[in-house]
Amino acid sequence: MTLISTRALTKRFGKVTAVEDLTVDVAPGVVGLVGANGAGKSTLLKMLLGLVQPTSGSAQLLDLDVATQGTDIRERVGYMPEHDCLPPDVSATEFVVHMARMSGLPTTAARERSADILRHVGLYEERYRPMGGYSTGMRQRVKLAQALVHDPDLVMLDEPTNGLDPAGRDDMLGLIRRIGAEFGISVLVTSHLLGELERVCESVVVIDGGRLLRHSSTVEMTTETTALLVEVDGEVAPLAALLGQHGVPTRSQGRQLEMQLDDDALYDLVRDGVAGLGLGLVRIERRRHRMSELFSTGGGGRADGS
Ligand SMILES: Nc1ncnc2c1ncn2[C@@H]1O[C@H](COP(=O)(O)OP(=O)(O)OP(=O)(O)O)[C@@H](O)[C@H]1O
Repeated sequence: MTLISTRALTKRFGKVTAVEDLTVDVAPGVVGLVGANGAGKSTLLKMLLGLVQPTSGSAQLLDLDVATQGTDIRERVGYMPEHDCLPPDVSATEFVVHMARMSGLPTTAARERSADILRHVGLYEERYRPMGGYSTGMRQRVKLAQALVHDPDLVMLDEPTNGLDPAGRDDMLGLIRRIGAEFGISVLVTSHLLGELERVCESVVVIDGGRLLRHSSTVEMTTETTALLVEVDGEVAPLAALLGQHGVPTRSQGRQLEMQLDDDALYDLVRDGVAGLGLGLVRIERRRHRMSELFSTGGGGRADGS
């Protein structure tokens, strides 16, 4: 079974392209989806859930078609939304039992299962209190519990560590790792921080501006790789587009482009591209670093050295 399979998946909202020409195949397991704010993560999740229709292209989740089998998908998937969605005057127990019953469990089973799940996510006596008085960490746990209560094959967690302090983040990441290991459920978790996903995910999909930047196992991600840094004396966007057409993802910063160097033929491609676009080549150099540094978001200034 493939967990996620997309082909040229694209979503536009008017002039904004949230997801662009995304083609990726992801195996089951704990999978990270990384991108800066606005990179298109939430839109991708909603398309995979069958809640938002793609503008073009296709996608399958758990081998089900998102365009036509959204209901089947949502029966087998749990979803933890990014934003707060908990009624303040209801207790965690009442809420999770309600969500379990909504997904079709009979009353007794819903109660038992809710108690188990709430304990599993680390909510004990406080689960009987109204959620309005909960900390962010407690609310995130309730959101996680409601995503798991109907025993899905996959849970999608949208920015589950958002708003948590470092200790809260560690707890949440530990929980995510345990969901994968102990329940045997696949997890798709989003974050704008690659570093924290590396710790819990078996593979990571990186998107930038709605486009696929990289999909690889976290083992590969943390190995040293060679990158090529190219600086030109004009606009880098046409060069990035040209390299993209040749299957080379890039990351731009000002007049610089960074890309992974797997093959020395890339030098020729860059030189020909720069010349063809009438640009001047200011600098082309190779450097070694970890994938996670190459794709760390919002780094700023790093490329200015030397
Ligand atoms: N319903 C919508 N209507 C118009 N534009 C939208 C809509 N939903 C998303 N967008 C735009 O699409 C782009 C991608 O948004 P998306 O929420 O998918 O990103 P994200 O990576 O999840 O970011 P964040 O972590 O900030 O939620 C953004 O530019 C956003 O403004």
